[in-house]
Amino acid sequence: MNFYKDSCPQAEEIIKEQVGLLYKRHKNTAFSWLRNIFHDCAVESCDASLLLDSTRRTLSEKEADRSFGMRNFRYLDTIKEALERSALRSSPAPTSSSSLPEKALHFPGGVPPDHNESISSILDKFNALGINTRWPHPLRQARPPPLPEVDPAINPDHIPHMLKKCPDSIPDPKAVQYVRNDRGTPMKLDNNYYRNILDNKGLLMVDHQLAYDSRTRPFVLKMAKSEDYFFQEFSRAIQILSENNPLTGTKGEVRKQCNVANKLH
Ligand code: HEM
Ligand SMILES: [Ca+2]
Repeated sequence: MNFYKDSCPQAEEIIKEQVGLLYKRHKNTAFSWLRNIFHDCAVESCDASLLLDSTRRTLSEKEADRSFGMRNFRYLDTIKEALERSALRSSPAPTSSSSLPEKALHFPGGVPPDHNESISSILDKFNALGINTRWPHPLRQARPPPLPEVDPAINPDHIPHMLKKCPDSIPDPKAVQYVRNDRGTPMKLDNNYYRNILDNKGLLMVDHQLAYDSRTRPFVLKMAKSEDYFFQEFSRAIQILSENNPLTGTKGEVRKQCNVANKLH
């Protein structure tokens, strides 16, 4: 917050307005921005490395396996254009928010957690960011993992739904089926996710582990019970995430276009 307070004091206001307008027209942009923050900021730095296109020498993070399903990047241009229009009217921004394309190769310094990653390894990753045993994961959709056999941990009421979404253990990659992680209120940011996982209706392995690991279960119970507690902790975590190690001074540059480094213009 306030990163551009001297160079572009209206920046946050403009972004907020644009996000609001986009959200009205395309509700699912909410998923995209949230995941964007996570995938950019959790790995090394909030440097918008995720937004860079591939070049002849480097494969962009966007195209790496763990970015599977990331979408709505094109709307970032709408937001960026609004910012540039305003920046033209005031002074140029000297602070930075981007890395050079060389750094964008395959998520330097690690990758965002994989869908089959263990809860311990995920807790380690979040710990390194300063987010401790309190991380939430609301409002999500995902492609289902293969179901070679039905995991006995899944709530029997939930099984027909999952089998309908993913009847074969090797799904046809062209016939992608979305599975909502929260069937009750999929488009609303609320604490329903925590009720679902306590009811054995998780989607990813890690969702289920979250409810049963002794390190995380107390928080799941608390969040399922109190939406206020969830909102408070969720905003705290997102703020920590969004302020992770930004590039300042000469360590980066303000890109003219989000998807290419200035020197490649
Ligand atoms: C904790 C470890 C995490 C794992 C293992 C994980 C894994 C995944 C997977 C497998 C998908 C589905 C991709 C697809 O098939 O389309 C996904 C989607 C998503 N993730 Fe995560 N994720 C994690 C943490 C987070 C966090 C911390 C956030 C945000 C704060 C987040 C936000 C999202 C969102 C919003 C989507 C849906 C994107 C869309 O529908 O466009 N995830 N995640
Ligand atoms: Ca990054």
